[in-house]
Amino acid sequence: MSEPIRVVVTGAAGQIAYSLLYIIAKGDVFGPNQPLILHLLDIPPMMGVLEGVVMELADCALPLLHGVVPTADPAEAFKDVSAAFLVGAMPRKQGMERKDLLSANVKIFKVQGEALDQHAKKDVKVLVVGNPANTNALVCAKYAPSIPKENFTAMTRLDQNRAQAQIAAKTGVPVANVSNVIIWGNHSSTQVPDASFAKVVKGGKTLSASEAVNNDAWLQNEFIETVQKRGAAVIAARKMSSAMSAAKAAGDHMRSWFLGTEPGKYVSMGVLSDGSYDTPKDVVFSFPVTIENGKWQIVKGLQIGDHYRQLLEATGKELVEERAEAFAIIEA
Ligand SMILES: NC(=O)C1=CN([C@@H]2O[C@H](COP(=O)(O)OP(=O)(O)OC[C@H]3O[C@@H](n4cnc5c(N)ncnc54)[C@H](O)[C@@H]3O)[C@@H](O)[C@H]2O)C=CC1
Ligand SMILES: O=C([O-])CC(=O)C(=O)O
Repeated sequence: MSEPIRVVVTGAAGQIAYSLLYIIAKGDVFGPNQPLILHLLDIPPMMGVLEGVVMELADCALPLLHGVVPTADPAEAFKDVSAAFLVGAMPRKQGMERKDLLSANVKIFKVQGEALDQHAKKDVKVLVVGNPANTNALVCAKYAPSIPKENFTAMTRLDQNRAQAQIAAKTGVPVANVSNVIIWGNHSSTQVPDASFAKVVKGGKTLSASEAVNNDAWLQNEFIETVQKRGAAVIAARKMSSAMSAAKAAGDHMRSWFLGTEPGKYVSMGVLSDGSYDTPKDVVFSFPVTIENGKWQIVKGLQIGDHYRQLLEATGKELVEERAEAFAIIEA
């Protein structure tokens, strides 16, 4: 068994963390042979609640969990961590867009970028979940100049999982039979769920999503809209934002990053754009990526249809606007 790694979860007393901590601590993310020490960061008024979470983690009696460090101090939370799940931020309520959270949340990611810069391992892998996730990840990276920019990512895996589930339901196959659905752009209602390159295994044959669904109008309209608005639909029903599915997606994202993607398959992650597919550079844009030895690479050379090209442009424009707004708030 290897040495334990240190993993931080921020917003550790919150909803998403309540599901995520168990997923991490039981070995679903870093593998069944990787012990860990969990660092749990929240704000001072939540320390009592956090104490209860620590009790429950102990009561789970999980063999891989070698220690727990609950704290309200970012310096202690980020000390020597190899992986960071940045969940702690305000969630949206009904009627809000995720970017309405910019003014409340963006400063958190400046402070945490600085703390990561000073205290984390230089090869730390950072996943930003707190909304607006793409722009928060950009801010975090900017304030952690000693850590490579490619180590900062934003979560669009929940959108990918939602998209996969929609196609599985439509084609009557288990969700594991659907792969390579792409989420382009921002984790917002302008995101572009794209099934043009997706595969569906049905009746022993591998089909394109278009063949399997046999309804391109659905794939280009209703499917896209359902995934774009799924977060809002959950809020309308639950009166709180997605938590169990967000935790599962955060675990999936980090697991793919640490353990790699399967041959021929890709996943979507918000990463710093290099301008691929004519997207704006220097925003955190969700692309399809393959991952090997802990390094992601954008899948290149996909032929994007006109319908999707226009949508990519709109989501890129929104990210450029969010970037300007975020830095105006921070610098004010
Ligand atoms: N990228 C994605 O796909 C998704 C993102 N989200 C976002 O994740 C975030 C968290 O959601 P929930 O867990 O449901 O919210 P929650 O309100 O249940 O928990 C958030 C926790 O963060 C803590 N927190 C606030 N400021 C902090 C700081 N500076 N440092 C450390 N902790 C801090 C709060 O005290 C609270 O315990 C929200 O911004 C939400 O919009 C939610 C679902 C999916
Ligand atoms: O919609 C929200 O505000 C929470 C979220 O990011 C999601 O469920 O995808």
